[in-house]
Amino acid sequence: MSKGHANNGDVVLELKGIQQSFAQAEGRLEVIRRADLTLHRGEMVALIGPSGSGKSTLLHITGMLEKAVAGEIAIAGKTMTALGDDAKTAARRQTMGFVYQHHHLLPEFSALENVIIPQMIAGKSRKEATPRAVDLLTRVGLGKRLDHRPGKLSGGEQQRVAIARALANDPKILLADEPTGNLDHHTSEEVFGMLRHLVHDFGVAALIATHNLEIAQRMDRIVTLRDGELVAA
Ligand SMILES: Nc1ncnc2c1ncn2[C@@H]1O[C@H](COP(=O)(O)OP(=O)(O)OP(=O)(O)O)[C@@H](O)[C@H]1O
Repeated sequence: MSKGHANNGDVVLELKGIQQSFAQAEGRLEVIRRADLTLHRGEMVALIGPSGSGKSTLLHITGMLEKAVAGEIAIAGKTMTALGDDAKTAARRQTMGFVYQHHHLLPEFSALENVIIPQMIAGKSRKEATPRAVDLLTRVGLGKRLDHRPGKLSGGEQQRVAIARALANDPKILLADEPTGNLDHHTSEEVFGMLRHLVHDFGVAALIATHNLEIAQRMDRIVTLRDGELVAA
């Protein structure tokens, strides 16, 4: 999706009035005072802000891995806030994919198995899961490395497997925390280019925290966490 073309039917995710604070010896640390965000289908949004501004915290809250002290999350118009933990886990598994700075691949399993396993956890048989895993790994340029274990792949290749894995269950939402943070400039460019293609091809809504402003500027939109507020950049 290009800038400004979204309509309400395309809304995949909404954050409304999110606040987060943590108890500390000297009182509460207010990390997020107000975050409102609407993500649309096929849209790639960069989340930037200084170190410690709350980017990872906001991604954890969005992924329902951490509970905010206030605010609402809605996925495709359905409010998640009141759901119990099991329902949140099910919603997360059905709708979200995650990419982190470190790949977190299973070291004892091949690239192919790393993309098959999340689909099996979601209920597919190995046979049903294999074609999508092969397709995703081929799309990220690893069609000839299916049987390699993570330790035999370069950092960029490992991150490409992590991207394929994040998309394994056909998520509506992709959350990424510094996906190119461990990579050199050239590899970052390559991995980001691949990620951008996939987000647009699959119509995923992506929220991507990054310190890399060059990469942020190539996304559809930038939002910044500044003094606890999420603002358009
Ligand atoms: N569970 C927690 N308990 C206490 N403080 C926390 C907790 N989680 C995060 N914080 C604090 O919240 C602030 C924001 O952290 P966060 O990791 O979200 O920032 P960030 O913008 O992602 O930083 P970076 O760019 O360095 O990764 C930090 O001061 C951090 O120490």
